[in-house]
Amino acid sequence: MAVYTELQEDALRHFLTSYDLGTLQSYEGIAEGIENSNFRLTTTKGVFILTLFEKRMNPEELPWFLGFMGHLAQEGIACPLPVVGRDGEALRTLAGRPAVIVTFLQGKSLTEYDTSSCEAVGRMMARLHQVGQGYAPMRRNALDVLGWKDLLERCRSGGDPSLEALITEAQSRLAWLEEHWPDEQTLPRGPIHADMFPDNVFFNQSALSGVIDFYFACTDFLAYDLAICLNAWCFDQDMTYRSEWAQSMIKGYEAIRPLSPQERAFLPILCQGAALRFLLTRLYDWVHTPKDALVTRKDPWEYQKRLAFFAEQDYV
Ligand SMILES: Nc1ncnc2c1ncn2[C@@H]1O[C@H](COP(=O)(O)OP(=O)(O)O)[C@@H](O)[C@H]1O
Ligand SMILES: N[C@@H](CCOP(=O)(O)O)C(=O)O
Repeated sequence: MAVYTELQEDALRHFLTSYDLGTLQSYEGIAEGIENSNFRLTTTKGVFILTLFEKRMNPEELPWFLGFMGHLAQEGIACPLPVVGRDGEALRTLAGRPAVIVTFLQGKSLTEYDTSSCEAVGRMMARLHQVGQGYAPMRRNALDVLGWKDLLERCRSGGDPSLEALITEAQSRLAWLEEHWPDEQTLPRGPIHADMFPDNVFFNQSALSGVIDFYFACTDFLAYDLAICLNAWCFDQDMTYRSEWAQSMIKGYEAIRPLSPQERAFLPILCQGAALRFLLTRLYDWVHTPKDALVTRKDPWEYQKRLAFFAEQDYV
């Protein structure tokens, strides 16, 4: 489910008159995704993605995201390019929501991967970090250590013992991370994707063909982005850490942008932070999403296991 807002054909046809995208041939809602409403549009000029931004998105932040995607696409990263209308604007309003059309990327996300897909993700991420350095505007990561604390304070177990145990564990992991998290000046920073999960990376056959979903992107430690990917890509279905996948991802990354000794040293801590970040957003949604909502809640315990794993390692 990710069509929260209904879209009337007449309104869409009228909307498209602001663009040079030809005539609408068909459109359909896209089931995948959880944050916003997405539609696949086919016009006489090709296929495009229309996103209507839902309530969780602060419209004032949209220019930062669209500017970042535009910058990366111009620099050769295979990511969606926001399409501008005849007035030069990419961001407008449709069905009462902020709306944007972006280019369609070929390919599919992988359900099974291996060392070579992990290496490809590492390379692409390092290139993204390199060219991202040319994008000057900053966006604070709302899901940083302070943001984690705020999320956790707003989670209640409601008397459920398994949630109670998870919340207690998260509190003690957070307290540890608050003490050990690197200061801003310690590691190289810049714009990062911050949600480069397998569902956001497309492959055509075995070649990486694109990366989507930049709406958690922000300015943070570059190596933290890698730590997010090590969490998201390098565990089996049964939560076994696949060190050969992780080593391939790091190798791919370092083929383009070698990590500094400090980034290497902090990687295990950054991995713990990344695990806690996804544990907490999932926990928050678990607690706050009504049980009859159409959205499938993601499992926070998967990230409890990853966090426990990384907490036991002093290397990655
Ligand atoms: N530029 C794009 N090209 C091709 N497919 C896309 C593109 N953007 C989104 N999609 C499709 O829409 C789905 C949901 O997009 P996503 O950005 O993950 O949504 P959300 O932010 O709501 O989670 C993706 O899984 C993919 O199938
Ligand atoms: N990757 C996050 C959830 C964000 O969902 P997305 O569909 O916007 O990528 C998680 O797995 O918790």
